Amino acid sequence: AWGYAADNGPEKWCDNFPIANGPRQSPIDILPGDASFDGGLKPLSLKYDPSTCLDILNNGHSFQVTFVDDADSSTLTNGPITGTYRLKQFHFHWGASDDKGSEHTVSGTKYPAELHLVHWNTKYPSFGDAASKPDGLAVVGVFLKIGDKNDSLQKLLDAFSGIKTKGKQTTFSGFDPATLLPGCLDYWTYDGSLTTPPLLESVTWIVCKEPISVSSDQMAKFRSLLFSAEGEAECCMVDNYRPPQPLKGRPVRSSFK
Ligand SMILES: NS(=O)(=O)c1ccc(O)c(NC(=O)NCCCCO)c1
Ligand SMILES: [Zn+2]
Repeated sequence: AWGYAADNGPEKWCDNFPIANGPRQSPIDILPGDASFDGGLKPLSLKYDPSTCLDILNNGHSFQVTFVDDADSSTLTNGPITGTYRLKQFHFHWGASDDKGSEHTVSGTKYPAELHLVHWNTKYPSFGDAASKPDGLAVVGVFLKIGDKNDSLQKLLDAFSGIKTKGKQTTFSGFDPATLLPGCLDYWTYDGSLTTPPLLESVTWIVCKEPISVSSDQMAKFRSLLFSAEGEAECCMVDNYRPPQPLKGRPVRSSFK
């Protein structure tokens, strides 16, 4: 099965997922000087209902917080998209040390981690169906930068004792994902893909320019999770990021000057 090690990591994914070398793969290195400001881009409308928060899970690739998505309770509208996209889950990617970990980079700069808020287009019946459509998904990416302790993030870290190994999940309720958003919602946007297998080219990426803070001690806590299941040889969950992929002529637009 795919992973992030030398024998099953990003350089090997094309063996089972040939779309890995496709025309709209993610992540990318964002070059602000090459992005074009688009005055037609609307501000993001992110409306989240904490009561739709369901559980927190170690899926063997990251940890994710999953939401009830059978109604328009937690949605993304406006921004670069048309229609209504429902929040399905959010998760993170991070490094073995504070000098790497994000999937998108900015002029080659790697952040220690990156948050992905995953939404699906309600013109389709489900997330799974939407994931196979070119306009099916919209993922909001937020960079994490070393600084002050992040109290909202701490609520997630405090739940880690129940999800240390692959496949473990615990109930997790009342969390408001809006508390993980930066104050300024300026963004870059481009057409891309899932950054993990099956690497489907169905994502409108919306990457926030402003990072949120995380302390170095909090980053160390991320690294206490395991890729491995209970009873298996322990393998720390670190470096679960795909490196930037070729832009292949895609335009990157900015919502800001
Ligand atoms: N990083 S991403 O582009 O925001 C992203 C958003 C939603 C996703 O569904 C995936 N990938 C995925 O689900 N792969 C199937 C097995 C995962 C573990 O169950 C990646
Ligand atoms: Zn992701």
